[in-house]
Amino acid sequence: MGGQNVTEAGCRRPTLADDAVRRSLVRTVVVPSWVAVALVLGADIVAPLGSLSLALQLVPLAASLVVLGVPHGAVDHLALPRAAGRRPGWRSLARVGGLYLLVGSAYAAVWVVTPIFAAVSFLVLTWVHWGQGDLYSLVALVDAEHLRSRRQRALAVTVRGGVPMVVPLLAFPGWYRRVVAAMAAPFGAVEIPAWPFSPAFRSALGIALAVVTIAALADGYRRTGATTGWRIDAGETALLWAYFWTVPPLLSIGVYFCLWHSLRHVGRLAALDPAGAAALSSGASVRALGRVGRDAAPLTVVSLAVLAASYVVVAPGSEPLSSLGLYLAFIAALTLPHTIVVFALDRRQGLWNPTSVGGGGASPTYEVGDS
Ligand SMILES: CC1=C(/C=C/C(C)=C/C=C/C(C)=C/C=O)C(C)(C)CCC1
Ligand SMILES: [Fe+2]
Repeated sequence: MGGQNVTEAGCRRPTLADDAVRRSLVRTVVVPSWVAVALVLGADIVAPLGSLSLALQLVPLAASLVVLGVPHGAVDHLALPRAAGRRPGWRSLARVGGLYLLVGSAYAAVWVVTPIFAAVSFLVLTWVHWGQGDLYSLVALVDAEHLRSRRQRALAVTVRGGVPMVVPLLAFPGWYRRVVAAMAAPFGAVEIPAWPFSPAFRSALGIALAVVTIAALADGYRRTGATTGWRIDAGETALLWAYFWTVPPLLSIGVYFCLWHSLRHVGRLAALDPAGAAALSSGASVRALGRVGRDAAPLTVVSLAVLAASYVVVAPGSEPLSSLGLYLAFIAALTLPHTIVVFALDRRQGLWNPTSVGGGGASPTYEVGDS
């Protein structure tokens, strides 16, 4: 994967400014996310995890309050200045804080006024956001040369975000319905409609996602053949389909959120921090990720205080699913501004401009020969 910058056809390959950082990120965040998901899938095949108690199935989602999940967004104020090669200051904190306050509270208001619409829009938002997270990993970390145009990249976002949001609906409609109802319930939701959970709708959605998945991979294969990047894309996509199809969704979403999406994003942020990038390239990857954790600590504490206050105000029921519903509504209010920041970061790093793509360094930098 690493090292070579020129393809046989003479095109420049996407490569991070510092290839050692990229290789280190592959080892530190990409491979561990495969291992985590494959282990949970393997465990479920050997001994179905659906028989675990609800409390145990909720452990990864509960852990996301303090480990990787909430903290991965609590560094948003540092990301853009660092990507521009500037030292973050009070101005970026005020700007990003203002964005969170404005957009987050507007979305919270939507949640109170129209909870079902809010819950469904959150599923769509997560689709986009988790897809954009994987696009970074594909393009900047694993040399996905087959994603050469904006259209192909948009398709990759559609597939990668679609799998976690759609496949659990195909395989576990009952749980899906319960969780969506729990998300809407704290704000006095009415009845959740039954049609999205019907076999007809689920089959149509599942077939559509399968067709888009195959079309996206086939299109990439036509462009470049089975390069390492294409094989990783195909392998990850197949792994995620199998994982979300098989593992009960509270568990699968919780593990994916912490150890796939958030871990990869924390790696991306570590590479933006000059000292983090230095630590990554010298093999001190735990130190690099630890720095992000330290940077994230203050705003993680602030987020948890706001969440605690919203528990007091909204007072959800005492069952675990009611608490989960409020937690997810709270994450939604954070995810909308977070997605806006990550889009700005994607643009800054050239993810939507395939002819000059920046990777993970403070002065980003690579070029791809477009087709
Ligand atoms: C828990 C759960 C669901 C929804 C989870 C969502 C929507 C999580 C979003 C998390 C985000 C956006 C984190 C930030 O990056 C589903 C799919 C209804 C299936 C049942 C279990
Ligand atoms: Fe995120």
